[in-house]
Amino acid sequence: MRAARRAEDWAVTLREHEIRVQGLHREYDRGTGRVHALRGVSATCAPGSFTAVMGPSGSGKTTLLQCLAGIDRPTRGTVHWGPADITRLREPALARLRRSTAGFVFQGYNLMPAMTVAENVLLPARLMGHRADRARVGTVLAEVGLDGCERERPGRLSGGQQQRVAIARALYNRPALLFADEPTGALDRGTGREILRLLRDGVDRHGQTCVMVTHDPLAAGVADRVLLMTDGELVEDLARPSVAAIAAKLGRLS
Ligand SMILES: Nc1ncnc2c1ncn2[C@@H]1O[C@H](COP(=O)(O)OP(=O)(O)OP(=O)(O)O)[C@@H](O)[C@H]1O
Repeated sequence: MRAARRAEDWAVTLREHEIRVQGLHREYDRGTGRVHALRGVSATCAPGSFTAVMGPSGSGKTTLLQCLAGIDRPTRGTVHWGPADITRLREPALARLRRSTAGFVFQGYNLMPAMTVAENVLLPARLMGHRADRARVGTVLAEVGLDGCERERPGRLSGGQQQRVAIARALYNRPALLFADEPTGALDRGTGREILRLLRDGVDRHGQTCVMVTHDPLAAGVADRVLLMTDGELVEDLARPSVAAIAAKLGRLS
């Protein structure tokens, strides 16, 4: 109970705090041996900043994002959300903190096809036992350019519109932290740009701290900072790089 109350207190103040990972290792058991997906990663994301994580396939980007987001647990090392070391929280307290503090956007949208758009947006809040705030659903759908789509089923929407629903769902509870894994990976360039603008708006207008994994230098170009990974290690930390500089660095790593 005490841990749960503390977790909720942290959620209130997180907007002013950085995310910090220290000495992160993640190993996976695989039939033939162990895979070392993260090998001692340390980094800090300032509050209200946009960080892109890039690197060759298999370099550990998704593993890092999932550890940062409290979806996966590192084998060693710590992940702090402000004052909270989330690696020390038990699953129920971590799940509560995640739902009250963080939003998630994935390449595959992860929407429930049998539910309406409004029901999809409300799902995380319902899982927390909160009452539905229909006005808030209308507001977030309008923010992502989908006003009036409450009663649609996701299957009737385009990929870009489905990703907007996923972003509306992530924004519904005004999360301090937003984690995105290849959010534009399945979209054409123009639609992807609109999705990136929504993520950037969350940082600029609402002070969110956003971390995004991407393969696309153009997408990473909207970030304040680009972290480059190879073989489970952080090898570059670029502040406001140009798209050309990102592509050149990435080319050298691949
Ligand atoms: N659940 C798992 N079980 C076993 N190995 C895993 C698991 N998740 C990731 N790995 C391995 O860890 C390494 C890093 O994977 P990760 O998905 O983090 O890389 P990535 O940079 O995101 O790759 P991609 O760009 O292809 O998505 C890879 O060798 C991968 O096969």
